[in-house]
Amino acid sequence: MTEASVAVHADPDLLAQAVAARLVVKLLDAQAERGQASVVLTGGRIAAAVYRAVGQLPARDAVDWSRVDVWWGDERFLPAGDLERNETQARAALLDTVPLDPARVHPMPASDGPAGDDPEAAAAGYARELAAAARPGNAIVPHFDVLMLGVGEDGHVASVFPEHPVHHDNRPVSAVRGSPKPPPVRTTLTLPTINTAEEVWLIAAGADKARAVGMALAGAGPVQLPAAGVQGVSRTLWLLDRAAAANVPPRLRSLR
Ligand SMILES: O=C(O)[C@H](O)[C@@H](O)[C@H](O)[C@H](O)COP(=O)(O)O
Repeated sequence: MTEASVAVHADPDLLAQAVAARLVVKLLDAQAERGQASVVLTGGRIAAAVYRAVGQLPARDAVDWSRVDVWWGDERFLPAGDLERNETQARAALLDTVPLDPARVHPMPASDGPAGDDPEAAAAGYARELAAAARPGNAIVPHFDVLMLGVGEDGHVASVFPEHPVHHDNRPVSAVRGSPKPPPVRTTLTLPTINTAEEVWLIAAGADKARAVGMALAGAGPVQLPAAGVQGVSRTLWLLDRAAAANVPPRLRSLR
């Protein structure tokens, strides 16, 4: 079990800047070690702020973006280009401003894509794409250097919601209907797939996240509070602003 570590920053803007700096360093380190890097993106406001901050960092140009693999942890099941899609937001905030290799960018299927308007088929298709890129000896997913997650007020991560049937889906990618956070239909990596990542970063800002963050770090159950079930292979890092960290046990926080 990797013990979670926590970094707290004064406000959402500084948090986004700090996470952006961490992400650039993480990509650089991965490329120095492996010749390539892989990141799993998520959606939401603080994630978009991080992507924008990466785009504004001069050091971003030190990354060989042509050797970065981009995956998604979840996606809203909407037509391609829909402004509410996590892919659309990530492209606008960062991906379309750096020289990525399009073949290494793997968005989750859109509702008007080859899988058609069937989220189950879309989830199965993404699972096949993950398996096709899987590392030797691992049948289902490639190596993820860092997997980023936002945290919902209810403790959801990606599109894994509390007390939702998705918890009982033992496939790597699941179709989510009845999402309590609109839009109602999504696709998501399941928690076991999320937890294959080398490092998982949970990023949260705002007082409305303090309860979920505090409960997750106090050991709540993953079905009731999915963020509590997140654990990276070598690192689980909570990246918070002061408001979201209000209930973090003092022994866990390193205040910035
Ligand atoms: O599709 C989504 O909305 C995200 O994947 C979701 O998991 C998000 O990261 C959290 O809800 C936090 O969102 P905020 O950072 O906007 O609060």
